[in-house]
Amino acid sequence: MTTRFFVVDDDRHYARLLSYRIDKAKDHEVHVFHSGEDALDALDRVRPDLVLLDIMMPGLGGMETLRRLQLFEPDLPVVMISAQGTADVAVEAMKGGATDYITKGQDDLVKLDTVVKRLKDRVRLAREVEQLRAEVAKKYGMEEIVGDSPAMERVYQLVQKTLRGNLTVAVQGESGTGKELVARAIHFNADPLPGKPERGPFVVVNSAAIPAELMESEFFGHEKGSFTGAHARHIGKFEQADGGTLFLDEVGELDLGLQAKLLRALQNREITRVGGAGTITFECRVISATNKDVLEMVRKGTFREDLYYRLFQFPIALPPLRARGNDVLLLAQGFLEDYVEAYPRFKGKRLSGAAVRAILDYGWPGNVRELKSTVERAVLIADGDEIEEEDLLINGPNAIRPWAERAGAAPVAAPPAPAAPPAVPSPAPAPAEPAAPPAPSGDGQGGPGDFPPLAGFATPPPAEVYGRGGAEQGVPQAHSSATPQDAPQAQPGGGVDGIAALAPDDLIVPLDDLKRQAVERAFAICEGNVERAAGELGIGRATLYRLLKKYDISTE
Ligand SMILES: Nc1ncnc2c1ncn2[C@@H]1O[C@H](COP(=O)(O)OP(=O)(O)OP(=O)(O)O)[C@@H](O)[C@H]1O
Repeated sequence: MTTRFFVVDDDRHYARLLSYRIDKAKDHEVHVFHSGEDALDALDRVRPDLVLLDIMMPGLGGMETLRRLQLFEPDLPVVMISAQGTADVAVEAMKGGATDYITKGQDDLVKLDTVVKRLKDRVRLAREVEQLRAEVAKKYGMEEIVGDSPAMERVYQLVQKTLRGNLTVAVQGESGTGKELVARAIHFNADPLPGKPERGPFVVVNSAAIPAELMESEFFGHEKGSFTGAHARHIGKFEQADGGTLFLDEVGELDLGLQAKLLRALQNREITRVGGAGTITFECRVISATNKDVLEMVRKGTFREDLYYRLFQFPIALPPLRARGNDVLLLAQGFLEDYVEAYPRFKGKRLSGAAVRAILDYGWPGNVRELKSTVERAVLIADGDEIEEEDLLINGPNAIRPWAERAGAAPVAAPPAPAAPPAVPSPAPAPAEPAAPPAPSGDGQGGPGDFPPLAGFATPPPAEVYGRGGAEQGVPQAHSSATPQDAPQAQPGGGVDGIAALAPDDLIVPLDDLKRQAVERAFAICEGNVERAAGELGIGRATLYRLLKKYDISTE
């Protein structure tokens, strides 16, 4: 790694002395200037990593040159060089932002070596951080969002338009459609906010994952001793996100009290820490995400209308995967390639023609998240280089389906034709939900089945929900191949499948009981690993957190 030095001193003899000393190291490149003006002019052509700057120079002088260098690059290390007797000025310069100083004649070259060594480490670290930042930005840039269907093109256009200003963006879409990915893309593509030299961090706050009583402190922070357990000052997410983006995930989960406080914060662009007296201003982008019909919540009085308008200044509706046409294949291929790149021992694995057809025909109730898990799992399952349809585990008796579906929650598992009786004894959709949209996992918790029609994306007809093939024939398809053999088998310990299968024929098991047990069981089997349990249940992590909270299941 080459370190580039600027030596700026009108004393040509001393400038040469310094440059010889520095130039001894092979990885150093030295540029010598005899005035501040010349050094500043050179910034257009070459960018220094470290500057040695004489204080007493005719013309601009060292102090003014320092000030202008800092305007150019605030973190640029600048070491001031002072003549004997001007050490006080050097100390002043340090107060003005210089990194260190060397006094001419007093073991100056020895000190120079020490300072250079230390600052080189700092430069190396700064470069590494910059490189990492660039990698992260690339990872979450637009190019990470796969898909060129018309539905996604519309999303990209909207995302680009959000970048023109700083309105509050609300990303709506079913679980696993990529809402967080879109939020990150907005963040990493946006320019720094006015008045901020660079982009601040992307800070996530998940309203479903944090207990209501801790939520206020999570948002706004708290002062030490403000409540039992507040042992130290805590900086809230709003403050953490200063200059960057605050991503409010699952915003439909906020309780009404907090909604009022959030509204106030967003309106006034200031917050007060819990237990704090003064207000603190913040400046950040705010992006929220939800898979709930927030407008319906407004109608029911569970979501404040004024907050709705504040958050939904710029809504972006993410289409479900089943509405993205051939994107599903692009994504599947992309996930396969990523996985093989990460685990080269799987080099050569490819999707068979039948697997491709199955991927196209399936309804993907868990959206992109489900597709990703399916492809990665299939890579492991496939014995040969060809990944076969059976390896996907999306159709047939071994299909891994969302728990609600396996447990027979209507309308997912129930095949329509009388010849193929429902996989579980539950005879019909629960009466309380007769008009529920025929979505894949209508759990009443904002999962895929609960998502309302989004502007620009018509709710697909019932058959389309589970399989495009079915849509053509007018019957639900992808799982309608279920036969009695497909019915979940009772498990000795009573499992997700067992819950439904053990119920007597004439007993309707309340959906909520099934859900509670399914969540408890998945959580226990996965030994508290939320990511894994959510994956197994076919729901998002946030949804699982919400269910754990709802059913009061201990996560200890
Ligand atoms: N268009 C896409 N291209 C590539 N990967 C995607 C795309 N959409 C989603 N993903 C991937 O799918 C997974 C789920 O995405 P993400 O977490 O953004 O969804 P979400 O809608 O925020 O889910 P939830 O509502 O459950 O929080 C992630 O691994 C993400 O990288």
